[in-house]
Amino acid sequence: TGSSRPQRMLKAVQKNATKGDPESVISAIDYYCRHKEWAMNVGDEKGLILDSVLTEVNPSTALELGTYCGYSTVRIARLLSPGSKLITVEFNPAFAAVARQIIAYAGLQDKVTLVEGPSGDLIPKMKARFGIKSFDFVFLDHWKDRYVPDTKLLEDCGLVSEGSVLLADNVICPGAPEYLKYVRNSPRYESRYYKSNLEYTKVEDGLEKSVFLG
Ligand SMILES: O=C(NCCO)c1cc(-c2ccc(F)cc2)cc(O)c1O
Ligand SMILES: [Mg+2]
Repeated sequence: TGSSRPQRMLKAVQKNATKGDPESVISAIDYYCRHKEWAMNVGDEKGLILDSVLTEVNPSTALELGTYCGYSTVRIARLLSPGSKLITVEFNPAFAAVARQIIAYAGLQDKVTLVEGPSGDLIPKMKARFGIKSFDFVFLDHWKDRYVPDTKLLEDCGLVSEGSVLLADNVICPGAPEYLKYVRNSPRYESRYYKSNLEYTKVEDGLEKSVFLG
């Protein structure tokens, strides 16, 4: 049997990036996915929006739902202040195995805790397992039909507080219509849409930033 797309992406990082240099890891993945083989990373265009929102929030504790190969994990972790932490959740063990290696190659393993399993089961255990009071920043990039249930779970578990920022990928493509309705109609969120394009394509996509009002 042959290699998988995530394994080929890892090979491209090991071949073209410099160990311990997150920028070179990001560039190597973007080059590979734009010129060799498309993959569902948030990508360079939406990645700049992610960078700017992250820099504005400057979170002490951040959560990512949907690690995939760790591209956005590296984008987020490279911008965290010293002592800040990122927890990233991945359901698919094969994705998680590649992500661990890409995060380590970037030298960011000390800032990142990758947890394998279903987000719906793991979110209620976050406080006990990791001593999290609440997340300042949440990047939603996992199964699109999990955005609403997991947002409700974060609220019910007291894992978001006044000022917490949720940033959701793919609200147009593949789309998360129920999530857009939820955050845009709820009095508990102040939402804004950042128009962009689906990673490495000219197809429209965007990020929705929602501030929890408490
Ligand atoms: O399913 C996604 N993520 C959760 C699984 O890890 C996902 C899918 C796509 C995508 C795929 C196929 C297509 F034709 C268009 C978009 C894009 C993304 O950014 C994504 O995050
Ligand atoms: Mg995505």
